[in-house]
Amino acid sequence: MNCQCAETATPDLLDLFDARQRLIESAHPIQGVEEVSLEQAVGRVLANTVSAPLDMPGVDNSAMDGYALCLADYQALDDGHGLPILQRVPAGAGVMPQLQKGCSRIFTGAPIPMGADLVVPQERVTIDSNGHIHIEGALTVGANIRRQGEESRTGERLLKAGECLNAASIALLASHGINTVTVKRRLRVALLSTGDELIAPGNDRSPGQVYDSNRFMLHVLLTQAQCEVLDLGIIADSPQSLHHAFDQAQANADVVVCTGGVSVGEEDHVRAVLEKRGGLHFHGVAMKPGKPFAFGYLGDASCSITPLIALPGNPVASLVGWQFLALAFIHAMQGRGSTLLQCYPVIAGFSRSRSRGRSELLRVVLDGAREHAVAELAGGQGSHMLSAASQAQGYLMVNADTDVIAGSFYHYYPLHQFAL
Ligand SMILES: Nc1nc2c(c(=O)[nH]1)N[C@H]1C(S)=C(S)[C@@H](COP(=O)(O)OP(=O)(O)OC[C@H]3O[C@@H](n4cnc5c(N)ncnc54)[C@H](O)[C@@H]3O)O[C@H]1N2
Ligand code: MOO
Repeated sequence: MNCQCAETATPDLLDLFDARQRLIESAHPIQGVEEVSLEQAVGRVLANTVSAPLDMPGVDNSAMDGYALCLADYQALDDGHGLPILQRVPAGAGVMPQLQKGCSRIFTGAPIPMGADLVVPQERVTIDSNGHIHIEGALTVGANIRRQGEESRTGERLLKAGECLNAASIALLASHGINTVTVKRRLRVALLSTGDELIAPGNDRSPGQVYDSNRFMLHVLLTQAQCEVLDLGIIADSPQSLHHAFDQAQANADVVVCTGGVSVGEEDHVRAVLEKRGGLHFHGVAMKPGKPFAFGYLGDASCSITPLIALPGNPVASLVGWQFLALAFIHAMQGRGSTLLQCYPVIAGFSRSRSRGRSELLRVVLDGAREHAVAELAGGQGSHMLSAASQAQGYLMVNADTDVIAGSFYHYYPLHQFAL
């Protein structure tokens, strides 16, 4: 099920799916490509369509360990007589000569000898004292033969430009003898946290200070998304510090991702600096958590711009903003084809009162032991509470101004889709 709709009730906030669509439509896919070995290709985006250089399978071959024979030869035997075993064909053998009133001992993957039109698995065969085979059960022409080209013919499309390579698609390329592939170059993303209260983990903390968790989280998420991360560290809550960081980001990165300082307080400078150095596409999305999400650009729109995604400071708001919004933009920049979110209905195992004006993304775990999967809260739902996020298997989306009623169905978004 693909879910691309949500009802919202706060007019000054953008609907989550509209925001997502605007991000995707604003992205200019990068042009650069590079050749990588298959070992390095996982998660990378295919730059060109790949056509099959070979038929697959390359020859008719056996799907079973057993005996290859011609049905007519077997049917022509007198009662009580078996077929002699004339050949032995292991996988990797060349195509064997014509069978003449006999059968071949054959193994899975081995080429079918000329004249044979079926393979019978060895479990259905007995061998008499003359070394002849006798078969139990009915026989059908073509049984247990994998035909040349039945999966794909030479020249057919194997993989489309824009596909993200996974283990199976890499194996598919390898199965055709291909060992390198042309992929989009990695996006360079400048990453920064803002906030005077932030300190790096590993240091002693004074009262009121907060360890910078978001930058670690986003570093992981960007790396998972195959981006090259330019980590600009913790930036103080001042326009000057932000200007300096954005200078570096503009000079060295394709995209900027920052976290914190994007809400409405006078210590929140990201939006003002962004508007001064470039422009704002939108600020504020009707989602909980993640409301103060902002999207804009640094630079002059008439020449070269660097897109900027400003995620909220609250850690779970930052995570959700990345997964539902920022990642779609990064994928579009990488030239990835598919952008639909996957969800399916599950039953809520709990009740909860409505969130005003914003769709809520509750961090849940699924209890799959019952007949229908039931979602339970993974823990506290505050946007500062990473514990539940760390245990969650997915999000239950609850439309704005809608109570959660135990036993009713809601859209469930599995988390694994955000790591693909
Ligand atoms: N008057 C209003 N106040 C707030 C609103 C609002 O609409 N009106 N929105 C609230 C919502 S919703 C969110 S979400 C937060 C987001 O605010 P900012 O993006 O400006 O984030 P900060 O104020 O810098 O920090 C918020 C919170 O998160 C902690 N934080 C920040 N960065 C990090 C980090 N890198 N690692 C860990 N924790 C971080 C920070 O210490 C604060 O506790 O605004 C609400 N306020
Ligand atoms: O969106 Mo905020 O993320 O609700 O705390």
